[in-house]
Amino acid sequence: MSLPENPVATVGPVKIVGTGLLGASLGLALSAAGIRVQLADSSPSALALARDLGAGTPACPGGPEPALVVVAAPPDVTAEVVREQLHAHPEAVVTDVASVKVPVVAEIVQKAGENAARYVGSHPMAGRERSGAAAAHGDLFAGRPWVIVPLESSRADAVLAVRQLAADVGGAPLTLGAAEHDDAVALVSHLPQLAASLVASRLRGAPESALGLAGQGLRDVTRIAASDPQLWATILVGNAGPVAHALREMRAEIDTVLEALERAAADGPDAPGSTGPLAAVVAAGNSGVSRIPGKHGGAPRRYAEVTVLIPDEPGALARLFGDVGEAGVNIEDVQLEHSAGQRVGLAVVSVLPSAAAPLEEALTEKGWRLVAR
Ligand SMILES: NC(=O)c1ccc[n+]([C@@H]2O[C@H](COP(=O)([O-])OP(=O)(O)OC[C@H]3O[C@@H](n4cnc5c(N)ncnc54)[C@H](O)[C@@H]3O)[C@@H](O)[C@H]2O)c1
Ligand SMILES: O=C(O)C(=O)C[C@]1(C(=O)O)C=C[C@@H](O)C=C1
Repeated sequence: MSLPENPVATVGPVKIVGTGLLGASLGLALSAAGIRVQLADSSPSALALARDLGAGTPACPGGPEPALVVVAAPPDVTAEVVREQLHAHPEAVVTDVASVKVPVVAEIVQKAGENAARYVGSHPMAGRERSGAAAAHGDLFAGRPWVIVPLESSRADAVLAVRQLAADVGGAPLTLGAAEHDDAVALVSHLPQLAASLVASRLRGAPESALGLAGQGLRDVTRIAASDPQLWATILVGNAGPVAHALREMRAEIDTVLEALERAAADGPDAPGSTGPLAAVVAAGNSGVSRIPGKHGGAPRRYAEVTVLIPDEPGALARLFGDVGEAGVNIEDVQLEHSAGQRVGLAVVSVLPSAAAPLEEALTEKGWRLVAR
């Protein structure tokens, strides 16, 4: 007897309510694993797009009952939709993927009655700065932590079903309490979003000449500033207390930096008490960043990046893609970077880590200039 290549434990059909970035990505991942996926969304066009992209088929009344329902709607409506789904599917386990857990869990405990035993909260720490099914990826969850937040009353089989779901789409399940989760994401997700938005907001009135100098540092710090304002406002008000706490601590550090800069601006760069605090804040950042898993020697990244200098001329990208194809390497993702007015750009080609070295060799042989980063 031959076993399937990637056996999955999740029992379908799985119904996904909310078919935007998260819902459609999950639908793509589950469909690829051979699990039947039913889709629902309050927006008919969002539903149609997810269906057309291959995330599943629209749920229809009288169809097979789902074994598991995943609510992937915005946080402010999540608890209500979870309760509706618990009621509509009395045998199903129901979970959600909202970025905040305390308000969702509190409403379900308060209002779902006995049905709450079939509910388990969750939150995949995977996402993008773009919303909607058009930005969805079947491998969005691969290698990412997926937080499982059981209620005290959650049934053991319900918790197991949600853990299996996370693992079957490549996530790494871990269990946290709702408050512990919300404190953690205030620091590692919600504060970074605000910091990126605040830095990018400073650029609104910047002269073109300044923006033309933008380098990779600015791009690194501001990628998530392109995120959906409405979704993020909902996330931030849902986790207001912990985010305010994290932001207040950051404000204290900003005040220290300001005092040092004002001293230097008034009395010159050698003014006593100006250099020390500035070096201290950069050093504190060094020790913080070194603790992020996956950075500077932590866990390996999902893809390796090969960065190639490309002339700004017709056909250059097509030639590069052709040469990558000839080297027998699949492009997992690609990003283009170029500065205004420059005659060259950078193509950052993401490939499986094992393919990076052979690709670099093949491209060098073909005359491409590679950039070490
Ligand atoms: N974007 C991220 O990076 C990310 C990461 C992890 C978790 N999350 C969480 O996942 C959830 C979905 O986020 P997203 O980024 O996919 O948003 P999205 O805007 O891409 O998709 C949300 C979808 O929910 C639908 N929807 C809204 N109200 C609904 C309702 N009452 N019933 C059914 N469908 C409804 C919308 O029409 C939309 O298609 C949110 O709770 C968010 O906090 C987001
Ligand atoms: O990588 C991104 O674009 C994200 O913002 C993903 C991210 C995060 O902060 O890590 C954002 C919000 C979610 O709740 C989970 C994941």
